[in-house]
Amino acid sequence: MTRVSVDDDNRIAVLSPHWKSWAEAAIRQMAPGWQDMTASLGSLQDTLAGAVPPEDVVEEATVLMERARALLEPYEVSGSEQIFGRLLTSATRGQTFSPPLWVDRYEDDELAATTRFGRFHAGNNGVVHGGAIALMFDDALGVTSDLGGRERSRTASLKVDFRSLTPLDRVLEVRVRLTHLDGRKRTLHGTLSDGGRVCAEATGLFIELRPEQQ
Ligand SMILES: CCCCCCCCCCCCCCCC(=O)SCCNC(=O)CCNC(=O)[C@H](O)C(C)(C)COP(=O)(O)OP(=O)(O)OC[C@H]1O[C@@H](n2cnc3c(N)ncnc32)[C@H](O)[C@@H]1OP(=O)(O)O
Repeated sequence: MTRVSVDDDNRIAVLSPHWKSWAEAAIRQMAPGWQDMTASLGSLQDTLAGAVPPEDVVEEATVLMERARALLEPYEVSGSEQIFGRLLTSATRGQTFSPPLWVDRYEDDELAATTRFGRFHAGNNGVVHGGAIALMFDDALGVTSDLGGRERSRTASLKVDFRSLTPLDRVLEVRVRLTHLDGRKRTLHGTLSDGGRVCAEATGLFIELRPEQQ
């Protein structure tokens, strides 16, 4: 397997031409502090989800958040121009919706990475919400589906088996393999583990897009 690290240019070198130009267009538009800004938003989401502040703090935090929203609003662009989620060289992709994926190694048909879920992705009982786990798998399997210069694909089906509770605030291992290739159909299998314990497994069917579907 090839070793890569976060924000390593090697990571963009493995992208198919579509993903490469999609990511590069976003990187060209990005102000220098973008990654710090989205990291702050991620921390804010985790901190807010885990806090029980008094009334004055709620009021002040609301004013500050509204101020940030109003600052950004005049710069709204169309979906095809946005930066959020398009920084494929970064573990977070410059977004806070899905958890980060720190890629350790990859081959054309395999990915080894780590992830971590914060309080924002908590369900009940202080563990990770199942929907957040499915979200992480969709990303991890989707990335692996399009490795090796393969054409762009889209999730047709994603099945998740929850094997044991997934802890918050821990670095967890993600392994994905492309297990079957049949024309435009790609089947991928992924696991999410905490040490040796499997927390969840996923099987996904990704379909290579026809030119008119791009
Ligand atoms: C190191 C770093 C590298 C990074 C590198 C890349 C970076 C990358 C980052 C982004 C990573 C994000 C990853 C998120 C990805 C989404 O979340 S995508 C959003 C969610 N998905 C959707 O919205 C899809 C909606 N559905 C569709 O658009 C269409 O149904 C599809 C999936 C394109 C398929 O439609 P179609 O092309 O018309 O396919 P169709 O001809 O009907 O079927 C083709 C074959 O698939 C089968 N099939 C289709 N659907 C199904 C199904 N649900 N179940 C079973 N079989 C099915 C058909 O039976 C058929 O089989 P055959 O007859 O050929 O044997």
